[in-house]
Amino acid sequence: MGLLVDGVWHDQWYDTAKTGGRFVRESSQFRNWVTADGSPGPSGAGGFEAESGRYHLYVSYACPWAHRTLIFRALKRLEDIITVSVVDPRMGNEGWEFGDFPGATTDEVLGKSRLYEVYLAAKPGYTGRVTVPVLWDRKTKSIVSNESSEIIRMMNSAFNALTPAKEDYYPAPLRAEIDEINAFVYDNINNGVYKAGFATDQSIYADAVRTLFDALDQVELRLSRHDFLVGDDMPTEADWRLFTTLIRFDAVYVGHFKCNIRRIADYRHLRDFVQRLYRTPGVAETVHLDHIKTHYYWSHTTINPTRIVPVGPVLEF
Ligand SMILES: N[C@@H](CCC(=O)N[C@@H](CS)C(=O)NCC(=O)O)C(=O)O
Repeated sequence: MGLLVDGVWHDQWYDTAKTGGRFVRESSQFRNWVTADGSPGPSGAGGFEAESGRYHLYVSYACPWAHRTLIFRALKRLEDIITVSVVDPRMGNEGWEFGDFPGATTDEVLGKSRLYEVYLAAKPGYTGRVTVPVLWDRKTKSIVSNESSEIIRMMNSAFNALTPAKEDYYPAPLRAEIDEINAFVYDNINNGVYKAGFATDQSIYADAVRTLFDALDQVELRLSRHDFLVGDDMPTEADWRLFTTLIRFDAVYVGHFKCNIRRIADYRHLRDFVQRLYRTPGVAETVHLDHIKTHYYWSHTTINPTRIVPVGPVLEF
């Protein structure tokens, strides 16, 4: 784990000392948008027109943020339109690398061996964290975006002329409600597990876990009345954003991040919700528990210095 400073790699764990033991997530820096006609999106520059074979996703199967983009690629049937490289789940001194873990791939686009070299290919003096997902543009040889919440919005609508899957996971009439629940789920659940797991102070950890489980209780109540977070007909973006954290929860967050007040399996409605989404065509193939468990338990040596990856738990989705 580390980061780039003025284009030079530094091997360094998250510095929670400067924030009193608290984990604070950095903002993503590449914020352009692919659009149907190449016009600029809500941020960044224009020129990124939706085209088949032009864009490439760099992901880790372990990462909940990257997982969102893989799910949208499957739901929107973009498998033949956007290509993918998968990093090795074992993140060592040089950050994400391409390696030989089963299911990982090489970098078929640039032939790099480390993800930070992809960032440097886009911006030689880059300073910041080197995160997945990354949406790469073959034409301009640059990074369009490294912000998953925006990449899934592009996938939802920009490629509609090229794909048979026209479903809209961010429909205009539901946007305000989706945005509201996204903010709650992001702060308390998606990022909430990291706030608990990466805390280096007992009371900050304990507060983070209580906040996380309060939020899970609230979502459980909501799902006791409705099949999905927003509306009843079909999942929206909000559901998929919650799903990628819940599917990892019992396998890694309960043990490794000490989010152990309850398991998702103990919540009747959250458990059924995960199962419902997991069984959506194309989604199970995006879930790789071997990458998920290996990544967290092997890579975070400040939390698990032996790098032993647990054998269980037995999970049923
Ligand atoms: N805001 C980013 C966050 C992505 C992120 O934090 N990814 C993690 C993996 S789960 C990562 O690559 N971390 C590497 C690091 O922080 O050095 C997004 O949602 O796209």
